[in-house]
Amino acid sequence: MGSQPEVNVYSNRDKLSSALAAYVARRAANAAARRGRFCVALSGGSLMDIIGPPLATMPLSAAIDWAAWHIFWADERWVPKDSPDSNYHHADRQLLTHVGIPVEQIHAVDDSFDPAQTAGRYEDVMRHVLEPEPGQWPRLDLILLGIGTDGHTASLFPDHPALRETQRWVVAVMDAPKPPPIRITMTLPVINNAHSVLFVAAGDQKAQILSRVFKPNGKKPRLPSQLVNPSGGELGWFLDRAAAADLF
Ligand SMILES: O=C1O[C@H](COP(=O)(O)O)[C@@H](O)[C@H](O)[C@H]1O
Repeated sequence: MGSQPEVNVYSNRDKLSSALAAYVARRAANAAARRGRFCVALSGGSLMDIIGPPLATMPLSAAIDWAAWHIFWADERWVPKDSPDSNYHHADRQLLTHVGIPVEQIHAVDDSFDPAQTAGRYEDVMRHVLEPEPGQWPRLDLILLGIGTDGHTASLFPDHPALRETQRWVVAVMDAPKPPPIRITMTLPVINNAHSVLFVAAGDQKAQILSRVFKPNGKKPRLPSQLVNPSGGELGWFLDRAAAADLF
């Protein structure tokens, strides 16, 4: 079991954005100092609108050693890379085109195969870059997650069999209840093996699900976001006041 999560609440979305970006920049510098690089997995949805602009503009953009960054995706939708639904597209528009991360360190999901093969190949990419010991799970420095109003995170949806995956690092989801239906997602063992996992949520539409996540009323944790609990790492939440309205 990991330690208690750290919950950070900011008065509005702009303050959340700047604090989150500054925090990620510090984690990146620490990881680069300790391990020579910073391996981070991004999500889609609102995350990149929140974190992209403050990372990609001065003063942070000039203070970050972008050459140390390796970018992965916690999940990707099965759509063309230039689709507005693509998580890669979102990250590219909000961050990647504006900063100097070497292109070979941007590990986008290669969708030239079928979804199951694509998931397997993404596992190979992770194995090649992250080089875990044989039989070990890969260990990312940071995984940035969002949370859907149904409690899903990455492309792990409530009650979906992908939540019970214990062998594979990345799986294809062929029947996501939220469009687009086909997706590729990292699995819980990978997420829970990261050095650090941060959930990011803003806006009053997230208040109800956050209340369910934080106040389970004695029920067993079942929502995907409740199953995120890095065993040897840290878990944090970055919220704005509207999202956290029902928590305190
Ligand atoms: O479908 C997805 O949704 C979640 C949550 O998105 P948000 O817009 O409600 O923040 C996102 O984290 C995930 O990457 C994405 O594929």
